Amino acid sequence: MSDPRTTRIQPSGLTPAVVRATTVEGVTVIATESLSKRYPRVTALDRLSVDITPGVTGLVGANGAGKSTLIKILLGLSPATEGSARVLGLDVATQGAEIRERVGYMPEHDCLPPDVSATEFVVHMARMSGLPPAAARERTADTLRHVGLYEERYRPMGGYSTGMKQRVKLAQALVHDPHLVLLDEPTNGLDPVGRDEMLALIRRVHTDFGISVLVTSHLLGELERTCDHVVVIDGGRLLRSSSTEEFTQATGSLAVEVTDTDACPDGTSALLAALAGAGLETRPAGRAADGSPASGRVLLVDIADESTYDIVRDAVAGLGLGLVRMEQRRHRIAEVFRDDDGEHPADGGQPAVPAPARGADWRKASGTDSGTHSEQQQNGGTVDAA
Ligand SMILES: Nc1ncnc2c1ncn2[C@@H]1O[C@H](COP(=O)(O)OP(=O)(O)OP(=O)(O)O)[C@@H](O)[C@H]1O
Repeated sequence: MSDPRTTRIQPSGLTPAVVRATTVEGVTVIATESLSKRYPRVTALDRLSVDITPGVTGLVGANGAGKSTLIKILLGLSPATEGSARVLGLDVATQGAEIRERVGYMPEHDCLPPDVSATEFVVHMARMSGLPPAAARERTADTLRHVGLYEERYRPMGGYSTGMKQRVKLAQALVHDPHLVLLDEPTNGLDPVGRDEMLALIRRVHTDFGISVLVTSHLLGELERTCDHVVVIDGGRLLRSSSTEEFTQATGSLAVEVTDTDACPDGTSALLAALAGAGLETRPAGRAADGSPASGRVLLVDIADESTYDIVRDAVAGLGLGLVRMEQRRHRIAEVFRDDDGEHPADGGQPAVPAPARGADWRKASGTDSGTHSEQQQNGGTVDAA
C-alpha cells in the first residue's frame, strides 16, 4: 500500500475512500503544541495544543476566536509566534510547500474572478497544483460534477449564486486530490437548504473519498450532524476537544411523542396526566430543549429503570393513541454550552449558546479555565446554535 502522503492524483477521478481509509488509519492529521499567534494588539491563538485524527472535524468558535488564523498557520502561510504544528506529519514552519501539495484549502471570503467560468478557474488551480493539462481538465470535470455543478460550469462565475460560488471554492480545494481539506466557514451566506446541501457534500468528501476534513463554523448545530469530532476554541484557547458522540451522549430521559385521536383530541396532555398518575416524572420537552420542529408535542420522561418503557407503552395503548416515537434522548452540542439562566438567543428558540463575551458559564461547562481575553471579548463575537 502506498504512503498516504505520496499517493498522487488518480487521472480517472478522486481516490476512493477504501484506499485512503486503510492508508491514513491511526495517523494524526493535525497536531499543534502550545501554538500561539500574537498580533500587536491581539493574541489570536494562545498556547493551543490539540490533536486531530482522520475523519471530519469541526472547529467551532465565535467570530475572532482564531479559526482562520489557525488555518493559515497550518498551511504554512503565516508563521506562529511560538509553539509548533504538524500537518500530515509535516512541520508547518519548514515544510509549507509540501503541506500545500497535500492539503486543499477553501477560504472564507469571496475570491473568485467574476469573468471566468468555473471550469477555467478550477483547471487553472489544478495546473497550479502541478497537474498536466489533460489530467487537470479531467479532474476538473470530475470534481465539478462531484460538487453538483453541471451546465453552469461554463458560465462566468460573476453570475453565480452564493451556493454555486461556495461549490466552486470547494471544488478547487479538492481538484488536486488532497489528503486533507481545510474548509473555512463553507456554509457562510447560505440559506438553510443550501447549508444542508453543503454539509452533506462535506460529509461525502470523507465517506466517498476518505479525505479528512477540518471545517470551521460559528454554528454549533451544524457540526453535530456533520462531524465525527468537535474542537471548540475561544479567544485563541482550546475550550474542548471531544468526539461528537461524547458531546451528544445519551441523557436519562425518554422522548415520547403520540398522535391525537377523536376520543382523545389532546393526546399529549392525556399521556402527561396518565404518566404522572403512574408515578413517572414527565414534562413537555419544549422547543428549546429538543430543538426539533415537532418538539412541542414531545414529552420527556425520566427513566427510573427498565420498567419505565413498559409503563409508557401501556399508558399509550390504554389511551388508544398512536406512538410516533419513544427514544432515549441525546444531548445536542449546544446544550453542553447552555447558560445556567436558560437564556436563549433571539433566533426562534433554538438551543442557547452563550457568546464568549458573556461566556463564564460556557467555559465552566467545558471544564476548562480559559482565563480572560479582553481583546477578544471586545470583539463581541458570537457562537450560534444552527
Ligand atoms: N493580520 C492581522 N493583523 C492583526 N490582527 C489580526 C490579523 N488577522 C487576524 N487578526 C485578529 O486575530 C483575531 C482572530 O482572527 P481570526 O480571523 O483568526 O478569527 P476567526 O475565528 O476566523 O473569526 P472570523 O470567522 O470572524 O474570521 C481577531 O481578533 C482578529 O481581529
